[in-house]
Amino acid sequence: MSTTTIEIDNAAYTGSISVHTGLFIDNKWVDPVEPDTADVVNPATGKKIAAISVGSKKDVDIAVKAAQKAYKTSWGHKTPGRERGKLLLRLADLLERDIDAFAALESLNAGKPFSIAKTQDMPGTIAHIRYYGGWADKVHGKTIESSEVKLAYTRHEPYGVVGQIIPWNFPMLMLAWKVGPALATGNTIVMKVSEMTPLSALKFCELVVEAGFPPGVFNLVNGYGTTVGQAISEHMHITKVAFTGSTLVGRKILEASAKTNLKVVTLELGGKSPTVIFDDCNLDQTLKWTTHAMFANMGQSCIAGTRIFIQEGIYDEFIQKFTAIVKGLGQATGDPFDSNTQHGPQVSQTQFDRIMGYIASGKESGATVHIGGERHGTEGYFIQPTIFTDVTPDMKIVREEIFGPVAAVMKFKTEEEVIEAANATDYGLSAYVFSENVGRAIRVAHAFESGSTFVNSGQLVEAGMPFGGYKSSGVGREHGEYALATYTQVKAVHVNIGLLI
Ligand SMILES: NC(=O)C1=CN([C@@H]2O[C@H](COP(=O)(O)OP(=O)(O)OC[C@H]3O[C@@H](n4cnc5c(N)ncnc54)[C@H](O)[C@@H]3O)[C@@H](O)[C@H]2O)C=CC1
Ligand code: BAL
Repeated sequence: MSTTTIEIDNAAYTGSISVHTGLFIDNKWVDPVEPDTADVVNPATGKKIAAISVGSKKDVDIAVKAAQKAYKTSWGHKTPGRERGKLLLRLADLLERDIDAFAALESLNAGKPFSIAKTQDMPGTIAHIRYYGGWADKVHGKTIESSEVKLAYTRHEPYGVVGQIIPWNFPMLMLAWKVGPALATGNTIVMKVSEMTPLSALKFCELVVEAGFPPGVFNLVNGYGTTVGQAISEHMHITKVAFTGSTLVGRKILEASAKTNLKVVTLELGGKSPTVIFDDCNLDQTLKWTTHAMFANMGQSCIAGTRIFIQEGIYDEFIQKFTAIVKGLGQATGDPFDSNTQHGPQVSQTQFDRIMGYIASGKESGATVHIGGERHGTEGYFIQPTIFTDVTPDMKIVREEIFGPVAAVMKFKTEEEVIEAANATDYGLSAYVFSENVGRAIRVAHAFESGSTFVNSGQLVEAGMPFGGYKSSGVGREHGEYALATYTQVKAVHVNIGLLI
């Protein structure tokens, strides 16, 4: 049950942050049954920050037992929604109190520019927890019209113990997206965060205790996907799993459900989102939003607008100005704690290698590197913001999710042609359209085969609006009232009030 103390000393954040490195089960810090650790690395330097405990199937079993007990004795139907809501609101307040420390951990561990972690990731996290705190006492069923001799109604009941497996690109945001609706609706949680970015989630566990959540309501079992992740997916007493990550692993989780207890699975997976820019757009705004849609979080976003379609009349001017902006982003690449930094490192050596592999593939297949295309600096996992032109639909860089700062730009003539090209992908998570012609913008937004469409903006995700994918981008929806439905099951209650036999 160790702790590590992380010292940070720079203009953006100065202080020491202590983080427990064990597993968090039943509101206690414990060692794994079979002690093992994984190194956590600073992606800006490639150097080790800390070692954390990693668990196994045995620890998942222990956590599930704690979560089951909590569900039956102190949460679920035992704690009214208004009490659950109060705890979530208190949790949000505590996150707000500690916002700087959380932003610093996100920055150090995930490579996010500190200023962005503090003004975007953490406020989004807090807003999400607060939003679901507000929902906790508003989840209810319906009275159904039946007959004079029957009272018929439905209850929206929690599943019990839910498993949650989340990735590294937005460690705290992804945690909030999962925790908020699950706890608001009365479920208890066994969570696994990415082994690469566990620090902020470990810190979060301290606030779970401080806010007053009963033991066993939230449990964190860190570890690898093939051990802890798989054990969660296969567990017979976990009745729902929510996952964010690759389509490959999403399929494995569905398969594990099919082979075990048919647990409900919601999946938030990959994307290859189109950005469609018409001649009649507001050029200045479109340039800024397109840059945001494409390069936010170093391109490590499932809704990144990576296939950029520009109408022929504006193509040359757009490319020239877009290149200048992306050049500026390249110049603002560096130490995530530097206040001038807008673009940090990729999260890991593995992701760095994968993205550089895609860049090599683009070059080999005949695309032109318009700007970027190389690593930035000599240490850490930095990649220059990159634009490819002269691309064709069959190229890997146009078809596959790169999950890095690599855009593929194409020219189009007509609305019909671009809708077909935009939808020519197995993915369907998000899409962007830019036009000052409202009719056209809305027509195209409706024609996109995607779970979200943004008209004249970048990645403006919010807690109240549903988030999820068409096609291979996922199953189910997070956010808003829609997420509540994925964390509750409906019970029909038939009460005989007079029918005699
Ligand atoms: N939709 C999204 O937001 C994300 C998409 N991705 C995509 O996935 C690609 C690969 O990134 P990875 O980190 O390898 O993604 P991944 O899908 O392997 O990892 C996501 C989470 O799943 C866990 N996991 C891995 N194997 C598992 C298994 N067999 N059973 C249960 N859980 C498992 C991981 O430990 C992590 O917590 C990225 O390049 C990107 O294309 C990655 C992260 C987030
Ligand atoms: N995967 C959730 C949010 C994002 O990647 O943009």
